[in-house]
Amino acid sequence: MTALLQYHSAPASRLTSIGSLAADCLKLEVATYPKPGLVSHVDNGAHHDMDFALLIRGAKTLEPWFDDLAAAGAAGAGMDRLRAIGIEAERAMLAATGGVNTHRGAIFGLGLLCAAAGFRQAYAIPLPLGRIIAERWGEAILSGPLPLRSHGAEACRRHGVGGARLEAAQGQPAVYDIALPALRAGRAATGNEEAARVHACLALIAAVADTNLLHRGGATGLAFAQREARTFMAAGGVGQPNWKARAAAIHDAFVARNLSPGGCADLLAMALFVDREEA
Ligand SMILES: CC(C)(COP(=O)(O)OP(=O)(O)OC[C@H]1O[C@@H](n2cnc3c(N)ncnc32)[C@H](O)[C@@H]1O)[C@@H](O)C(=O)NCCC(=O)NCCS
Ligand SMILES: Nc1ncnc2c1ncn2[C@@H]1O[C@H](COP(=O)(O)OP(=O)(O)OP(=O)(O)O)[C@@H](O)[C@H]1O
Repeated sequence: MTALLQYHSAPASRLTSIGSLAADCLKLEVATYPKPGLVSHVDNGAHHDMDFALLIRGAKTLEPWFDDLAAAGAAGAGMDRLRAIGIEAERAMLAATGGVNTHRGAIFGLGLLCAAAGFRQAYAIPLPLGRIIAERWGEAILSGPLPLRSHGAEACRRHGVGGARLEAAQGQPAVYDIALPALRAGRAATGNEEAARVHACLALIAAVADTNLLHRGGATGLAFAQREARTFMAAGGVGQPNWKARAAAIHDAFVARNLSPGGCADLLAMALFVDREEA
């Protein structure tokens, strides 16, 4: 519990490097409840191979890799170099978690934001990080190697959606157009940081074609998840008096259907990073 409180109250001054900010954003995402189907400090959601401690371990392991990505961005690296660091980071994550994929999507999305933050600091370019990603690496992201067997690539092929790659190549629109406004609206409505993160998470689920949901539940699973999240948001999100009980009921419904929006969890952590880094 003490460790958890630390994540709720981490002052901006403690966040000394881009890597430590990125790792802290991953920890804050996990320390958020109720997030439908996802792992948190309260329970493991629809996951049988991960818990809060494992996700925190994964996040800590990644901190130096996020710093490497920021340094590579600052040194003007192209996508090939970033991809090589990302693949090494995935290996380090799997070694630290006993082979469990705790952060594959986050290494990619947050890693690109770290590289963009390094580039922006080095060249004092006052552009949003998402635009830097799209302009510097967008084409190479889309034309890069596609894994034949990954869950995300399979869901993209089968359902005709773009997944993590298209989001990144387009400059992370779900982060800028959905999650950040929702984070700020949730703060304004409640003055509570954890509630604001829940608000942003549900706003993301309502709007994003999350390939984790497609992989686990197909088109029906994605439609169910989006309907539940849209109903919650239409009723006021965390602005409604009984928001926590309603979000917990949605969480239970996701767990009962084995649904988990891991991509939206990554996008929430990315929004927290942009919220601090561009402030
Ligand atoms: C592109 C990645 C995410 C692989 O994705 P792939 O489509 O093969 O599917 P996979 O199932 O492995 O992971 C997809 C992950 O994307 C996330 N995600 C799912 N849907 C979405 C979405 N709509 N938007 C954003 N992220 C999403 C989830 O976290 C999911 O776990 C990445 O792991 C990769 O290619 N890594 C190689 C290293 C690299 O390029 N690194 C870049 C520098 S940091
Ligand atoms: N709090 C969280 N809880 C669960 N998943 C998360 C969380 N935060 C981020 N994620 C993302 O979700 C992904 C894991 O999702 P999931 O276990 O559904 O995918 P998978 O490993 O591709 O498939 P499966 O476990 O269904 O075989 C992680 O790689 C990570 O990117």
